[in-house]
Parts: sequence; C-alpha cells; structure tokens
Amino acid sequence: MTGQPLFEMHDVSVVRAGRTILHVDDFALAEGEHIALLGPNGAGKSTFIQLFTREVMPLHRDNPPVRFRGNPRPTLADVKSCVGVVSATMHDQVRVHLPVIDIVSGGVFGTLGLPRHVQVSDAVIVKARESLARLGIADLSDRDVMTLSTGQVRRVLVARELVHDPEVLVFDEPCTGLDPEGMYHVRDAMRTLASEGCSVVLVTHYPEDIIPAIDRVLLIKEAAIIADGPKKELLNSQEMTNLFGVPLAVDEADGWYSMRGTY
Ligand SMILES: Nc1ncnc2c1ncn2[C@@H]1O[C@H](COP(=O)(O)OP(=O)(O)OP(=O)(O)O)[C@@H](O)[C@H]1O
Repeated sequence: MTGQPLFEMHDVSVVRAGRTILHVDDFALAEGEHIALLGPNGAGKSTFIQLFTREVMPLHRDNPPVRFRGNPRPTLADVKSCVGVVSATMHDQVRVHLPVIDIVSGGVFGTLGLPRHVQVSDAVIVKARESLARLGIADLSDRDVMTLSTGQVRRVLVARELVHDPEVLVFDEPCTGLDPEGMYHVRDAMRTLASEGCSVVLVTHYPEDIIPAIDRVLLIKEAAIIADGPKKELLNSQEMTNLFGVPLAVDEADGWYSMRGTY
C-alpha cells in the first residue's frame, strides 16, 4: 500500500455488555480501495463499519487504535464530509409522503427530507437532479417516495448520498429485501460509482452482491477477522462453508459470484 491509508485500526476492541463484540489486530484501507465484508449474522460487520463512521468507539489504548487519514481523533463531521452510508435501516425510516427530489436534496442537511423553514438553493436542486441522473432514475424526481418500489427507494437513498460528493460509499446490506430487479439496479449503481472512482465498502451476507470491481474481501466471524485477502482466494466453497457453518458451493462467471447450499 502506498501513501497514508484512509482508515486504519490497530489492536481495536469493542465491548458491549461485558462481551467483546469485535476485535481487530490490524487493518488498513487505502484511499480509493474497494472492499467487501462478508460474514454471518451477529459476526461484527456493522460494528466494524460503525468504527469507520465514528458511531462506535473502541476501548481506550495509549496508542490511538483507530485513525482516519492519519488523524487519531477525527470528528464525526470529518468522516461525514467524505463518507456516505446506504443501509436497509435507513430505508425503514422512509415513511413520509415527500417528492423524491426533497429526499435527495435532504442529503445536504443529513436529513431524510428537507428540514422545516429551509429554503433549498438552486445549486442543491441541480446537484440532486444530477445525482438521480447518475443512477439512471432522473424520471423519479417528482414522484412521491411512498409510491416507489423498494428497489427504487434504495436507489433514491444512494442518490441522496451523492449530493455531497462522497469519496467513499458504504453499502450496508444494500440488497436486503429487494427482488431480482431491485438487486440488479442496486448492484449496477455500485458498479457505476466504483467505475467513476468512488471507493465502495460493501457489507453483505451474499457473494452475489460483490461487484467485479471489488477485489479485496474481509471474512468476519465471531467478533474477529478470520481472513483478509483477494476474493479469488477467499470466495470459494471451502471458505464459505467454514464462514457460515453449513455446506455451501460457490461458482464464478464473468467476475460475478454465486453461492448455493449443498445437500
Ligand atoms: N449495544 C449492544 N449491546 C450488546 N450487544 C451488542 C450491542 N451491539 C451489538 N451487539 C452484539 O454484537 C454482535 C455483533 O453485532 P453486529 O451488528 O456488528 O453484527 P453483524 O455482523 O452486523 O450482524 P448482522 O449480519 O446480523 O447485521 C451481535 O451479537 C450483537 O448482538
């Protein structure tokens, strides 16, 4: 790795209710790098992401265990200025009748719609329309978000993150609850953004979500990183069977992976 990493961890422990829910010996993510975190329910993936986004603090160490661009004490604002997050949890919060353009413009304020009494500038609206166009959903701009399909809302939430030009986009289980059409478009959005130079950090249970541009895979199980390396070495039947604890077979075609149970 050349240059200063975007994010590094050394001897990091997160403890909740007296239990270590994640321990990381060493990890570094380079600027612009794409990565997928794969692991079973409760493994510690979201905790890992929340360390990155400064929503979770590790146990104190004399030598700061987490650094963001070399800074041992980055603020939430430092991280938010360059990292966007799209998650199914955020999706659950979309429960108001608002035009899509307001949802996307709200990304500038970090809110799901536009805050009361806020007059949004023309520049923000232009940026929001551009973000929708980047994802191929410009035609949804004036629709009531509550009338969209689950897959369309998920893409609107990606567009909402794009309004502040993130350098890194975290996709936390982005395809959960989507039908094949929704999955297709969300994976296509990840593909487009990665090809445009945005670093993609993906959290998933399924190799199918891992777009070809992601080469590095982190396997997380029982609060620890059990493997960190190129996907061609880790996305195979043996590693997946060990990771999820049931017999699984992995196939690859044109850089895309698929996984099924063997019985
Ligand atoms: N505040 C908390 N108090 C106690 N336990 C917690 C707390 N937060 C998380 N945990 C536990 O820590 C473990 C790791 O949680 P985490 O959400 O990071 O897992 P995950 O890999 O993202 O799981 P999933 O795939 O189900 O989303 C889980 O067993 C969870 O129950």
